[in-house]
Amino acid sequence: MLEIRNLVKRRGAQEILSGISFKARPGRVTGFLGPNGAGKSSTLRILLGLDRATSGTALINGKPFAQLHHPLATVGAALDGSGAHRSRTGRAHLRWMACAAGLPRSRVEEVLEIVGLTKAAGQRVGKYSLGMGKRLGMAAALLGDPEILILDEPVNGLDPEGIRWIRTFLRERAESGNTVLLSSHLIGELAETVDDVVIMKHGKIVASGTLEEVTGYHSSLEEAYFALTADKAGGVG
Ligand SMILES: Nc1ncnc2c1ncn2[C@@H]1O[C@H](COP(=O)(O)OP(=O)(O)OP(=O)(O)O)[C@@H](O)[C@H]1O
Repeated sequence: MLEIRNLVKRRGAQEILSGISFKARPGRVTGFLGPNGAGKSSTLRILLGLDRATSGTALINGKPFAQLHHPLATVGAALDGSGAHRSRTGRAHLRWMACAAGLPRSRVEEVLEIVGLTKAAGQRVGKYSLGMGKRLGMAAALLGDPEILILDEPVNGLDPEGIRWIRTFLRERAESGNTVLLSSHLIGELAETVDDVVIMKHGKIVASGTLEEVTGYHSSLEEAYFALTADKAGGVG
C-alpha cells in the first residue's frame, strides 16, 4: 500500500505540491496522470526518499522509505533512465546492484529473462535503445521481487510488443496481490492497464478513483483527462 497524506512541496516561492492525498492499493494498478510539470515526478521522488516534503507524509506500507527494513523487497522503482553507467553491460549493472543488496547472481539472470533482455545483457548500456534502457530499469526494479512497483513512464520508448508485454506483466503483478503505481502520458494505453486513476494538475489532485469513476460520463479516460486538466490559455501544466 502506498499512502500520500497532505503532501506539500515548496521550492522558494513556488508551491509544487499543494497538500495532495491519495492511495495506491494492493491488488490494483494505479495510473498517475497529469500534464508536464503537474508534480508527478516530484511526488514519486518524495515517496522514494529522493527528496524531502515541506510537510505531509508519503508512506510505503505505513512507513517512510528511509524506515523500510527490506527496501528492495518492499518497493522497486524505475524513474528516469536506468541509472546505469554507459560503459557497463546491462548484466554487470544488475550484478553490481544485486551484490550491493545482498541478492544472488542467479536473480540477475531471472530478471533479465523476465524483461526480455537476456540476449542483450552482454552489450554496453551506451548501445541500448530507449526501449532496452526501459527494460533494464524495469529489471533493476524487479531485483528484490518487490510487493510494490513504482514506474515513471514505463512504456515510453517501448515497441508495440514491449507495450503489450508490460501491460500483461503489470496486470499479473497486481492480480497476485502486489501494488503498482505508474505514471504515463499515454492515456489510451493506460486505460487498458489500470484499475484506479489519480490525475494531478498544478500540484493538486483534480480526480481520483476507479477508472470508471474518473471516466464518469465521458466517452473515455482521455476525454475525462482533457476536461479535467484543460487550461483556458493552453500550454504547459
Ligand atoms: N529540481 C527542481 N528544481 C526546481 N524546480 C523543480 C525541480 N524539479 C521539479 N521542479 C518543478 O516542479 C514542478 C513539478 O515538476 P514535476 O517534474 O514533478 O512534474 P511532472 O508532473 O512529473 O511533469 P512531467 O510530465 O513533465 O514529467 C514543475 O514546475 C518543475 O519545474
